[in-house]
This record gives sequence, structure tokens and C-alpha cells, in this order.
Amino acid sequence: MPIGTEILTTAQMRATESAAMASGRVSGAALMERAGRAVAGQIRLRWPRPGRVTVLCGPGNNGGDGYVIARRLHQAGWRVRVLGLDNAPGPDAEAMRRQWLAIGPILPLTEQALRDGPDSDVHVDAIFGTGLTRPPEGEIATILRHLGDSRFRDGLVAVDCPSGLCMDSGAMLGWPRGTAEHAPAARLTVAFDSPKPGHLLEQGPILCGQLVIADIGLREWREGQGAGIRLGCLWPAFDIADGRCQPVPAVVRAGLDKGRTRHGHKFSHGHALVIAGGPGRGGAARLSARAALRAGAGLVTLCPPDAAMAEHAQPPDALMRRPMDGAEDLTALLTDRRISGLCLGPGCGIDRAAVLLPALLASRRPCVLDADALTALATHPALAGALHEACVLTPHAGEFGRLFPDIAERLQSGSDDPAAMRGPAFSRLDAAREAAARAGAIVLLKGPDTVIAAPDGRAMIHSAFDLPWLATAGAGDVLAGLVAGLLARGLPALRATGLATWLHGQAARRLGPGLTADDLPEALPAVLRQSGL
Ligand SMILES: NC(=O)C1=CN([C@@H]2O[C@H](COP(=O)(O)OP(=O)(O)OC[C@H]3O[C@@H](n4cnc5c(N)ncnc54)[C@H](OP(=O)(O)O)[C@@H]3O)[C@@H](O)[C@H]2O)[C@H](O)CC1
Ligand SMILES: [K+]
Repeated sequence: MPIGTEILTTAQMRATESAAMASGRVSGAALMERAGRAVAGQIRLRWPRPGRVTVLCGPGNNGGDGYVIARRLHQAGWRVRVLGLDNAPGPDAEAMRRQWLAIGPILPLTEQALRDGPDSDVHVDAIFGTGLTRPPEGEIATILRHLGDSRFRDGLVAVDCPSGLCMDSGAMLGWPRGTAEHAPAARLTVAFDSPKPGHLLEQGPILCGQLVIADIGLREWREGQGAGIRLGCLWPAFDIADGRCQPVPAVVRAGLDKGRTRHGHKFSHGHALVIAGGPGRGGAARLSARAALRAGAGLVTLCPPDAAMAEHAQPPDALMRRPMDGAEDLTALLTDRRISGLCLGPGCGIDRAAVLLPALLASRRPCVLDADALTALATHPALAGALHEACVLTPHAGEFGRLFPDIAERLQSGSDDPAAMRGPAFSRLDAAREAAARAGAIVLLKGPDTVIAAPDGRAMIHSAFDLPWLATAGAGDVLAGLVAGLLARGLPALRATGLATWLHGQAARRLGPGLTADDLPEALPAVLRQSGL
């Protein structure tokens, strides 16, 4: 996979690095030199005239990168001030530190030293990277809070990540969960080889600023090390240093090619059933149904109760309508084997969803369960036993909390005692994976940092921090409809969910601020055409 199209956990990144070094074809020092060179290059791109820079170097290899950056900017004519520790770093960082000492001094890594110096145009945060295992304390915590002052933001460049950010979760260690006030927020973060979950989750996108993924020559070893499950990255919401971005992530493209056959008729493109609610609540299900049509399902049938049929007698005319009053009607309908995807929840009503769920789940047909269907599941936990791996659950945080209260609680509190903490914080990725494994179904945990997880641990992250206008009424109904449409087309559940999420985001990007949920399905043809899908 080209750089930037998959996400590595910090453990996978370390394994990749170790494999590269064990090959004997690249040394740790060479990797560090490449990493430092990439960051210095990105700084020079943004500040073409050499200015003043302060480089803050931490106790490990992230600090080692900092010494390389200092040397390279000095060589490029910058006036460089270095703050560092005098405890012994590893051998590579130590070598870089010595090379710097041949050029200039190392001032103590203290808030006082940071305050005392002349103003700098750029501050380079090379304190902690992937090695952070616990909340920063003492002087370093003080420095980080000092760097968190908004006046630093325009000139703050983070090496691999803003220090204190847990690269597996996107939580700021030592800050209350979900907050990042006075945390160092960078203008630019240069990370190496692949984004990590923490770049895309929780506070990560807010604190990283522009994220650039630099190629440091690890691709061969990244592909070679099979341990762990790779995470798909659904939106290159970051720049890849050489300017190449994958317009359509490979993880979703492969799925769609399989879904559409060139010479098929409407039934070979699937039949989606969208179950609507009683009188006066039809809008949500109609949004889902329109989205399922736009996703390319050959047929879409909207099924309200008989009493609500009249209110659905309006365009789009491509939608079929059929009354469905109770579970017997649904069971009868499902004898038609051509019905290949269902959507239950949007505007359905909790009681109606609870009545229909047993028949729907017993059919083992691919389905998406959203909104009221999720609440019905939470209030009738016995139903969860019938979930299967072609079910897609699409909870937002509140619904997730009702379905999986213990998992949500760990996510909320971080569950770790900061004083005793070692290792990564429990993440939205962990939460979605655990929930998917427990449910035996796909879980799409919605948010600006959507996580999609399968029961076997495969997962994807979709970053939509650039799309605040997508948080609008009905957008979730459209997403559920897109999933249903793609399920109906025969895509495996994980791929259907990933592709639907990506198309949804792309439609929102195309429409921009002011979009309403009604606009989203209409934007799909242009998105599909532009993406070559
Ligand atoms: N990925 C690559 O291919 C390359 C990465 N590089 C850079 O290296 C860092 C990772 O380096 P590492 O030395 O593993 O870790 P850090 O520099 O992030 O942290 C250093 C040590 O700090 C200790 N630590 C952790 N948390 C704290 C804390 N809260 N307070 C004090 N000290 C802390 C920890 O050691 P312990 O034994 O004390 O736990 C860390 O080991 C990566 O991010 C890149 O920037 C290479 O330069 C190029 C290749
Ligand atoms: K850093």
C-alpha cells in the first residue's frame, strides 16, 4: 500500500522499524536522519526565509529527530536554539545530540529557558512521539502547558505528534478526557510513514493542525510485517509529503468494483427494503430510501405501516412503496430471496422496531440498524443474541452508551488511573472493536472521527473534522440508507459500511457549508463520477 493509505498502531510502527533495522539494510540513525530531514524540509517549505527557531528535544528518539532538525535548519541559515535534557538518550539520539553539540549549545529543557530566549518564528516540539506511555509530569508538563498558549500555534511544528498526545487514542495524557485546553496545538505535524490512530481520533486532528505524512523508506517492511490487523484510512485528511493523495481509498474501491456487474439487470444490483414508521414520521426513512437508491441499489422499497402509506405518495417516483404492518408482513416479504439489504430504525419508532427486529434478524439478511432500532436493541437486550456479521449497527455516542454502557464508561473515564498509567489510553477504536466483537456485528461509531469495526478486529477510521456542517438533522438517516443500498448490491458488510461512510463524507465536502440532509443523496452522482466509481 502506498504511504498514507493505511493506519498503523504504534506497536505496528515499532515492529516495522525493528524489521527494517533487523534487515541490516537501514540503520536507526539513517531513519532518524530521514525523519529529521523531512521535518526540516517541511519547515523550509512553509518558512522559505530562514528565521529563528527553538527546538525542544525530549528524552528519546523523538528528541533525536529534533537534533537532526536543529542541525539541518542551522545548515540552511536559520538561527537555532536547542533546549534538551542531559539524561542519556538511546544510541541514535545520542549520536545526533553530539553532532548538534559540535555546532551549538543545548540549553536546559525548562519553561524558564523557553521564556528567556529571544522570540522565535518557529518552535519545534520534539519532546515525545510514539514512545509516550504516561502523562507528562513536572517540568515537561509545565513546558507543554506553556506551549499551549495560543500565541505559539502559528509557529508550532510537531515532530510525529504534539507531545502528550497518545498516538493510539488521540487523548491528551494528563488532560481530562475529551479536553485539550492549553495543550500544545501545532500548525503542522510531520509524522512518519503512516498516520497513527491518534492523529485521526479525539483531540488528535485538533492538535495536529495540518498533518503531513513523510516517507522515510519503510514501505517494504511495513508491507512485510504481517502482525496485527491493518486499519483502513478512509479519507486522506492529511497531505502526503510528495504531494500524492489517493483520491479513492483502495480499501473501498475494491469493494465497489465487485458490487456492480456490467451487464446486470435491476435485480442483480440488489433490492433494498427501508422500513418506515407510522403517520407523521416518514421523512427520516424517505431520506434513507433515497440514499439507498443513489447508492445504486437496483430497487428500493419503502415499507411504512398501512396507515402511513398516503403520506409517502410523493416523489421520488423511483421508490416503490409497500405496506408493512407487523412482523408477519415482514416475514412474508422476506420470502423473496431477492431482497438483499434492509434498513431499520430511521423514523421507525422504538416499539415498531422492537416488534420487527426478531423477524428481521432471524432472516440473517444483510441489514443496517440505526436510530430507533438501536434504542430497541438497548431496551430489549435479549434481541442482541440474534445479531450476525451481516448486521451493521450505526450508533452515535449516546446510542453507543446505551448499547454498550460498560465500554462507553471506559472510554469516558479513560478507565486508567493517570498516576498508574502505562501504555496507550483506551480509544474509540478499542471501544468500537470491543463492541463489534461482543455484538458479532459491524459497529460504526459515528462522530467527526468515525470508527468502523468488524467482529474479527478489522477496522477503519474516517476523519471528518473538516466537515462540521455534516452534523445536521437527517445526515445519519442518509448514511444508514447508503449502507443499506451498498449491502443490497452485495458488498460485504465491512466494505459497504466503509464505502458508505466515505461517500457520505465526500458528498458533504462537495456541498460545503449550508448543506441539508436532503442535498446529500443528490450529490452522490457527482461524487461517484468524480471518483471514477
Ligand atoms: N517510526 C520510525 O520509524 C522512526 C521514529 N523515530 C522517532 O522516534 C520516536 C519514538 O521514539 P522513542 O524513543 O521510542 O519514544 P519517545 O521519543 O516518544 O519517548 C522517549 C521516552 O520517553 C519515556 N517516556 C514516555 N512517557 C514519558 C513521560 N510521560 N514522562 C517522561 N518520560 C516518558 C519513555 O521511556 P520510559 O522507559 O521512561 O517509558 C520513552 O521511551 C518517534 O515518535 C519518531 O519521532 C525515529 O527517529 C525515526 C524512525
Ligand atoms: K513531538
